[in-house]
Amino acid sequence: MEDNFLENLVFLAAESLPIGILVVDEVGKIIYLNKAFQNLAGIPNEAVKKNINDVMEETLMSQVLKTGEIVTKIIFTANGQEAVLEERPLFHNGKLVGGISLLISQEVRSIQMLKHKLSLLEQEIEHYQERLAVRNIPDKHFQPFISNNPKMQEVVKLAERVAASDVNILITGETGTGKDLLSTAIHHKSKRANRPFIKINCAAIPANLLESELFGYEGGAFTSARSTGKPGKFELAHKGTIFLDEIGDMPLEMQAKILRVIQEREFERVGGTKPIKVDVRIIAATNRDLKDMVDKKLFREDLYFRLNVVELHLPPLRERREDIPYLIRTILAKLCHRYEIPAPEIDPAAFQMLMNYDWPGNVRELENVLERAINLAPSRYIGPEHLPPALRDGMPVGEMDPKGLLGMMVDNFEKQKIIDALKATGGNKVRAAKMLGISRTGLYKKLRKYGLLTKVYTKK
Ligand SMILES: Nc1ncnc2c1ncn2[C@@H]1O[C@H](COP(=O)(O)OP(=O)(O)OP(=O)(O)O)[C@@H](O)[C@H]1O
Repeated sequence: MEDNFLENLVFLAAESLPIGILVVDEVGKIIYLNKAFQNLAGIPNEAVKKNINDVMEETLMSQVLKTGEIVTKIIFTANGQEAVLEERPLFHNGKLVGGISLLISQEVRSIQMLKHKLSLLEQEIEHYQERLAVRNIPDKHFQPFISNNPKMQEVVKLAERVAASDVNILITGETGTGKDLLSTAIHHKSKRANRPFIKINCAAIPANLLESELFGYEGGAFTSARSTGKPGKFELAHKGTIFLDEIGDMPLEMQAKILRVIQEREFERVGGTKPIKVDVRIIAATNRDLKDMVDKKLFREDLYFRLNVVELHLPPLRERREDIPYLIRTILAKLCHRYEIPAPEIDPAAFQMLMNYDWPGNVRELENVLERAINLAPSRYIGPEHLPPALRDGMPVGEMDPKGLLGMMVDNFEKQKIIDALKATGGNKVRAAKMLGISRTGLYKKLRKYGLLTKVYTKK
């Protein structure tokens, strides 16, 4: 009973396979052939008990039975398609007792090939995931914060330590000190790194729109609302991190709503009644003195303590001047990569000015000053004349402009004329040189001098 059942099961399985199966005994007499073999080879079931050589021209079964070796060849099926015929010996207790022919159609082969390709792709994905994991090594994220300043080093150490936990963080510091950059680094080092990182600048959004931006709205919540409704930033940040920039500018009533999200982990959309559960980590930032705002009742004390579980204070640039050389190098490298130009040299006098300046706009201001300088500097050289007047103030006149103001004006004029000519000719250098009345080699020299060689121009 049991044996019969198993036999029937094996038979059923063989019949339902998309691969043709034919079994012969030790002299080549067909014992069994499944439906797929009958269809593919065009051999009826009546072939059973006949010798395989009598019903199938392409078979090499005699050779298999003689040598005990597997043979494979491509044949054409009954409907003219290519198929693989694989014939194998069957052994029992070490003795050859028969053979099996497998007929695999193109269709099945292509599925197998797809499976193979899929597994290759999976391997490739794995490979890239590993490479990504390497790229995401924690320290890389904090690279912009490499610092020689003890206070800054403390902050970075603390940031790295708390990044992995889920605590809310308050980043304080003057404008342009890198609060946004630090929040991004923390998110990418946290266990939420593969989840959304949603930023919102509370000061940039009008108070009446802030609630729907943060919490979304239901369809028809107000006249101009989309009929389908819209998720807010908190919903979008589910399982990830939300960065509330300029939190000090958040109106008091909105502060109460943020507090509720932190305490109860839920909120309602504008015009909605159904509470929505969220799991978000909050990183807030401000350049205002929140403690003072709390004292003046402009910021909720309870929210302040909820956000300020860990405070990371980024010192202003003037208090860590020792970082300026490193920042100049990294920012110039970034800018030159963007503009596709070689890194310029900095004149010692210009460098001194960069070191002495007070940087009220901090790293952002330094970035702007350097970007302006490489655009003004006609060659691979940044001199005092390429820095804004604010930085040059107080410098003795003689030292101020070693290259000469006239030379700078001439260079700038020449550079502009070359750009105009290239624009007018759609980037055609031969025609541009003609227009300017100089040789092609001369033009190339000047293009190199002004860092214009790799720029693309389209006709005006
Ligand atoms: N350590 C650093 N290394 C390189 N670039 C930096 C560094 N810190 C800040 N920057 C750059 O300075 C600019 C300002 O940084 P960021 O926007 O993070 O400052 P912020 O404190 O958030 O400013 P704000 O308060 O005005 O929003 C950015 O372009 C950033 O890339």
